[in-house]
Amino acid sequence: MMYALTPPTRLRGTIDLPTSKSISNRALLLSSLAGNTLPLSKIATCDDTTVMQKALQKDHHTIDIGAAGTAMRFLSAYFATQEGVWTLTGSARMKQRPIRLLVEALNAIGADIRYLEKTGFPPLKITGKALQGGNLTLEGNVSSQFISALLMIAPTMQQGLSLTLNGEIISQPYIHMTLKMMESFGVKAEWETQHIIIKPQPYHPTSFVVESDWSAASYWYGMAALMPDSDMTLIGLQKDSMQGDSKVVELFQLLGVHSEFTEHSVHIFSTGEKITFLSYDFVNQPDIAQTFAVTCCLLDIPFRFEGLKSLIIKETNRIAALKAELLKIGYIINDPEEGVLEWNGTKTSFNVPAVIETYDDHRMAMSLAIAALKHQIIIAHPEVVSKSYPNFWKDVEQVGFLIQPK
Ligand SMILES: O=C(O)C1=C[C@@H](OP(=O)(O)O)[C@@H](O)[C@H](O)C1
Ligand SMILES: C=C(OP(=O)(O)O)C(=O)O
Repeated sequence: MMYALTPPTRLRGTIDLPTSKSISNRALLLSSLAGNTLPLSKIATCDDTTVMQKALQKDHHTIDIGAAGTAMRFLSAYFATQEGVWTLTGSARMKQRPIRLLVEALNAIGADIRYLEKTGFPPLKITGKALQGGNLTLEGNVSSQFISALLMIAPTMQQGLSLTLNGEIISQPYIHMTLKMMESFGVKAEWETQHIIIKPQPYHPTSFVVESDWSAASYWYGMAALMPDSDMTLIGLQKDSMQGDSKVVELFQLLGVHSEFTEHSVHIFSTGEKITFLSYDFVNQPDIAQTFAVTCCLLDIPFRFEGLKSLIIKETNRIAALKAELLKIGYIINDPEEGVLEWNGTKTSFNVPAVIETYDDHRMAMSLAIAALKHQIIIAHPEVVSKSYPNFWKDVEQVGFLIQPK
């Protein structure tokens, strides 16, 4: 399927955002470890949380987590502690996303995990049992999901966990999110610079309410930055959020979008006042880098983005995908070194309508949709948004776009 997008002349509307899949998948796992006796509210309804919910029912021993990185990593640790033999598999892309560091770490503290195909990658055969725990050292620069996975099972292990992180620790807000949510479920941790200690202790059931998703909010901010007369309300966002991607408020202020918080929503509108160059290190907010690359090009704001090394191993190689798709609408962006993306303002001619490929990556579809405000584009495989935001296109229509399926 393909969607041809025709923009409205101004953006107006109230968007009922999806809730965060990151928070949801942690809440589901933690609630399960706490005995599932109290209800969770506002669990996100999307592909990544559906697979997590199904897996935690434990009524199948072969589990296909599709494209959900959180589910793959968190469940590898979880099933290592659950009696039985489990197979964890996923999409073709998931079989290319690394998991070696996590598997080696779990095996070092007593787990029995083997590779069923390629060494270092899913699918995994996990023989679950009670784990010893103890001391572990892990590189912090591949995926914070490995760290979150180990932390969540840590209090259930006989010796708990004393985790030393080597080198740079990427995506740190997600580790804080994990520890903060563990605290809500009654578990205390100590984190000092490169060292996290969790003693053996019980999880306590709690009723937990999931926040709306700041990563999803970024696409609406991008659109507001592009349309001078925009005025939108995004429901369910909190200013004081545990999501690192709430950084969009500050960053989009630089691109001419002002945010005003009410108790249960944020009202965003264009100010027209923007900077002329954006330099930012996305190491703590990798999921919003695509939104900013697309928005800056469309606003004619050259940029230098750093901290993007992890983008290569996400749903697709996001660096390559961004370069290819932005070129289709005339923007020549470069990656002069690993983890860096730059645009110096160079443009070239292109054919319209441009057909934008989405590479099985929800964020390619949603970030490039912003480009429809300036260029004639068609989005290929728009259904990929179901990974985190199944209602995205309904919301796009709601703010005034015309969507024609092709
Ligand atoms: O823990 C999480 O919920 C996530 C951590 C990040 O991954 P990395 O730690 O691999 O960067 C992020 O990109 C992903 O969307 C969700
Ligand atoms: C990278 C992402 O997800 P995951 O790693 O959980 O598949 C994402 O949603 O951008």
